[in-house]
Amino acid sequence: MPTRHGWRVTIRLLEGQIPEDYTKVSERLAHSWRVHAVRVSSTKRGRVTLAATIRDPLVRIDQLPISTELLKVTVGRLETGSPWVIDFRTVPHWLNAGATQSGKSNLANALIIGLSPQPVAMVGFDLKGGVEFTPYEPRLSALATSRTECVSLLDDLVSLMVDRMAACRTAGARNIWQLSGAQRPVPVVVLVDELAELYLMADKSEKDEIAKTSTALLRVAQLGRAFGIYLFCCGQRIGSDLGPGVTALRAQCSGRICHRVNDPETATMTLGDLDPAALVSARAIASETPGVAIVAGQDGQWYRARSFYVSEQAAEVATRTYAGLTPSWAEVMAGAYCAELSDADLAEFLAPETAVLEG
Ligand SMILES: Nc1ncnc2c1ncn2[C@@H]1O[C@H](COP(=O)(O)OP(=O)(O)OP(=O)(O)O)[C@@H](O)[C@H]1O
Repeated sequence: MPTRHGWRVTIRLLEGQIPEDYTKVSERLAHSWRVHAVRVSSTKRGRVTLAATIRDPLVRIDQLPISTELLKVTVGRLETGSPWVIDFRTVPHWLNAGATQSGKSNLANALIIGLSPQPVAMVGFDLKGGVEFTPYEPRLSALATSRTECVSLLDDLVSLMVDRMAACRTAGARNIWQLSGAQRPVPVVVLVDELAELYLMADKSEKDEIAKTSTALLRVAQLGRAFGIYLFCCGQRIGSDLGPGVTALRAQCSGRICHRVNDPETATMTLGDLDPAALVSARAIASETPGVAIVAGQDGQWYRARSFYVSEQAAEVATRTYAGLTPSWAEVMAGAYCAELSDADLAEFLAPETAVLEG
């Protein structure tokens, strides 16, 4: 079957064969077929599909499309030519790993642009002194840039979750999406820049605060999904040496994105429980292609993907353009409601705003 970037062939397995027999030789197949890559998948027992891509389709990716569905943002393109979508309602928590200059912030920018016109609250944790997120403050409901602020913001998030839990229990709902529109609280997307900074101890006096941060973040990850609190955590290094909190947090983040990394441990921590070929592919990402990443999530498969190029200026413009949609943190804590919108209504709601941005 010809595809947009190559072809696909489905093969019936012989007695005793398994898909891994093909995965093991996919690199050899790519060389003998003289193509960029061969990916193996198996969606039906007894069959494997080999997808060949002739040339790397991720060489140049631009033009971020407008996102019109609630909590869903198209951030780039997969190697298959399909859109790369981050949908918090399907996969609530994400780890975004990558060495310096690998494209982590670019991806966060794409996400911020996509979420800015939506009726959601965004909050930032930026222990790099706020240099990454301060420019986006007009669209952030809260921003923590010091350890004390992080502890206090996480405390707020935990108590927000507890309030929402009580509201759901009273209404007999399992999650906020089962509440009626007028009762449904605004979804909160939590953006963390440099996860390691939250766990690293400069001196012993920080021990208690770090322990509190770690516990609160883990609670948000464990229970946030049902109560409309979603995580997007970026980090250069995600290793078990940062403490048990990181390993536990990782287990809660089913969305995994691994850009080019410097140490194999970060790749293993990010993608370790996937197919070993994903790790090999992550290690092969070249520094000349920032934004290329191995992505796992929505459908349980892994893909090579690249984010759309998004300048910091474009993200700043979006955050200023939609500053009027930012609920204050006090409003969110007081139970600000998500406008009574279905996804279809939301698409309509976004249309005029979209025209402004395009104009
Ligand atoms: N998808 C992409 N396409 C083209 N260029 C990109 C892409 N993603 C990132 N870049 C470029 O690569 C460079 C590094 O990107 P970015 O700042 O996002 O990396 P980073 O991982 O956040 O680095 P740091 O940890 O140092 O902040 C930037 O100049 C950016 O413009």
